[in-house]
Amino acid sequence: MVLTVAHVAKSYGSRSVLRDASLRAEPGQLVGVVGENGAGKTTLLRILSGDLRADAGTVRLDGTLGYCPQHPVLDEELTIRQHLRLFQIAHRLSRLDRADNLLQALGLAAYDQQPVKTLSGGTRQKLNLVLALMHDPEVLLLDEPYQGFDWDTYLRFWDIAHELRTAGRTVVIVSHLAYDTHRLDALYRLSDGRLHPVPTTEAQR
Ligand SMILES: Nc1ncnc2c1ncn2[C@@H]1O[C@H](COP(=O)(O)OP(=O)(O)OP(=O)(O)O)[C@@H](O)[C@H]1O
Repeated sequence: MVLTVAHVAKSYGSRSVLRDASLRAEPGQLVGVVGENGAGKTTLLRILSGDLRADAGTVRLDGTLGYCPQHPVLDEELTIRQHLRLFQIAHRLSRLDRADNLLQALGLAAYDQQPVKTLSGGTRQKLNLVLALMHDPEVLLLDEPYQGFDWDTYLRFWDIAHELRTAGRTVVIVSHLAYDTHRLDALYRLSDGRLHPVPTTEAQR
């Protein structure tokens, strides 16, 4: 088991967001977490990524991590290429082959030399995703990863997700939309601060 979340609780002041959230994910699994706006999905992913501390419960995550936050953390003045170079240094990558392949797959290559401030919302989100994937991490936490994507890019996203699955990576995808759940190995609905397993076949209906 590469990711184990047990009895996680989190409150913001008197507002209890997570009460008893538990989840398990294995290598080669695509796991979806759905829930209404404000259900606590981002809070959960921030806890899993180590960005936020839980009040109670345990998180065990083995392996390298790729985190695609809901809101891209990009430098407006830097180009796509400069972002890749920055993350190359941070991840100590000798090459950018994988990043370049991802740029191609998501149709970003043409914007390579453009500063982020000139990019559309969907294009920024694509860069956000490339930055999370470029070091080929073992565990991926993706918060609304296809937000703002056009249909073709949305389908490409799922191609990439399935490649990750085949390569034995563990992918957790958070979304407020519960469609295309047949593409997932497991699905949880976050409500009342708990993660309720949903049969993926049932969720298709
Ligand atoms: N830093 C914070 N301080 C106080 N309250 C917060 C903070 N972050 C989130 N909340 C509150 O916690 C609740 C859950 O927020 P969260 O962003 O985790 O939900 P979400 O399921 O990701 O929502 P969405 O689908 O709208 O992105 C919301 O009521 C939100 O207002």
